Amino acid sequence: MEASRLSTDTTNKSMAARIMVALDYSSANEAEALLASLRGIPCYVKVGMQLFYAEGPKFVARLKEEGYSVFLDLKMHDIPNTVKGGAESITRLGVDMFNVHAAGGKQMMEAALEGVDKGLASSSKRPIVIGVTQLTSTSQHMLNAEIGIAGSVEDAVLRYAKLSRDAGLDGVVASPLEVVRLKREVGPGFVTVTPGIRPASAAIGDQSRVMTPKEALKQGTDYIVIGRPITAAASPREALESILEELV
Ligand SMILES: O=C(O)c1cc(=O)[nH]c(=O)n1[C@@H]1O[C@H](COP(=O)(O)O)[C@@H](O)[C@H]1O
Repeated sequence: MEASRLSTDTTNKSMAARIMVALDYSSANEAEALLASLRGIPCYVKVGMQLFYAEGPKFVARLKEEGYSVFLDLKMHDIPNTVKGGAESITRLGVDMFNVHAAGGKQMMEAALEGVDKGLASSSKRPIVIGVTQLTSTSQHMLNAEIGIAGSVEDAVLRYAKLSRDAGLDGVVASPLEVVRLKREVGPGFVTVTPGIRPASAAIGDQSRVMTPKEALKQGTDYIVIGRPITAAASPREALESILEELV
């Protein structure tokens, strides 16, 4: 009984480390309240534009001091020199992962890696750098009719993923729907970070290419990103625990 409980706990912990909780809040207080409610569950945390623009690097530093693995999701997309400078500053924050838009091109992504090299102190760990392919809110119709890219979403994702790999990035952000092809055609070790995660009962909202947590992990993705299904729940802890239970 105790042994099986122990192994479930261990599995839960290793599953939790593959869940990135999106701290999409406008204040440190709200983010900290969420983290307090999730205390003891060793999930990754994602700081995006809303929280970073409100609270800045100090909040990221605090998360690192508290021992969290941090994905800084600022989706940089600019000329190579500017992205290089941004990547240097981000690397100095000591985050574990950050992203750039693959649509910025190979030279821009290479510049991001140069920025990482400049920002790395001798003792610090190199962050994982990933390219955003096609946002999970992008549908087939939007891709073709609004963004002006012909062909399937999956092919567009694959093309940006290969460009990201050729630039030297460690992986990509994509939807779980593309993971099998990404792992097969870009490489099994190429990291996949997949938002667009919706438990069966959750509202899809502005997402377009979605999958349940369990199905997403079955595709072989490395990390799933979950925001509102946890943060907007009456009890975020219960929401995360029920997702974890579904995964084991
Ligand atoms: O880079 C991201 O994290 C990201 C890329 C993408 O294609 N789609 C996407 O939803 N995200 C982020 O993942 C999170 C998803 O949040 P929910 O839709 O609330 O689960 C948000 O913080 C988004 O900014």
